Amino acid sequence: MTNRDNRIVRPVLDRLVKQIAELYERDIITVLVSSGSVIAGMEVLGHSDIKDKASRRQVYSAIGQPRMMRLYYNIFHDYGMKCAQVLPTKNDFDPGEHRRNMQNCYENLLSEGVIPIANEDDTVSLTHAMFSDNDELASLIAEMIDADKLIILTDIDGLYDGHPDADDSSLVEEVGIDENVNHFINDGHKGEAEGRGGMLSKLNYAKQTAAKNIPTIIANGKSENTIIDIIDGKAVGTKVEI
Ligand SMILES: Nc1ncnc2c1ncn2[C@@H]1O[C@H](COP(=O)(O)OP(=O)(O)O)[C@@H](O)[C@H]1O
Ligand SMILES: N[C@@H](CCC(=O)OP(=O)(O)O)C(=O)O
Repeated sequence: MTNRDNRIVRPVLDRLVKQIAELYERDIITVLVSSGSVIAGMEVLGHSDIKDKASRRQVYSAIGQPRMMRLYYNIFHDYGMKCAQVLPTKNDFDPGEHRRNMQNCYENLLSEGVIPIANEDDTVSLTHAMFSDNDELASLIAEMIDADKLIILTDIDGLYDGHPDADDSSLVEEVGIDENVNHFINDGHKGEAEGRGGMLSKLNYAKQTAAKNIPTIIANGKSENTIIDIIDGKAVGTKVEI
């Protein structure tokens, strides 16, 4: 949802919500895990003189998160739908009260037909409370709510069996959780956005989630109809399976 110039690409959000709305009509309810707060904050504040990277991230995300939610609120509203914000830190997933509260909140939002939108609580999660990235957050949520499927969207069609730009590399349609294909990935060659994750992280969390019996797919969030195509059983992206 962000481009090479670190800007939020609104048509990507539009397409995402359009598909979530279509699924809702089919009685399939989605939990969305969305990054974007840091970049949305950068767009507003521009350059910051704060030297410390973590402090800068806190400030950008504090500014950008409500902006992301305003965008989502408006787009969901256009489809006659309601969305909500859940901002956890990694500690909230430890067994205990916070986890139970969060689980309860998800159940109640879903039973009300409201689409939860999660992002890391970047303003408070520094060091140990930080997720390695939003792929880890999505994996933890999928497990906590016992999701039927996890779709990890990125800026490429899925995992390639070599450098994505090389003529002789092609899309891997299926990967088993015990298959070691890490050597396919060249994370020095990061995607377009400023994200923390990368393909290796997506693959690792996809495997962890699939190991818990939640079918997981890595696919291109920039294509027109990716989510619907996956739900319709079309061969899209890289399926990670037990
Ligand atoms: N073997 C590979 N297959 C697919 N993508 C790869 C591979 N090796 C490196 N990549 C890079 O990973 C990027 C996807 O991860 P990225 O978008 O950076 O993650 P995040 O959204 O977590 O920041 C792709 O754009 C691609 O450049
Ligand atoms: N929570 C941060 C992004 C965190 C992150 O790691 O994002 P990603 O690389 O997309 O998994 C934000 O909203 O800007």
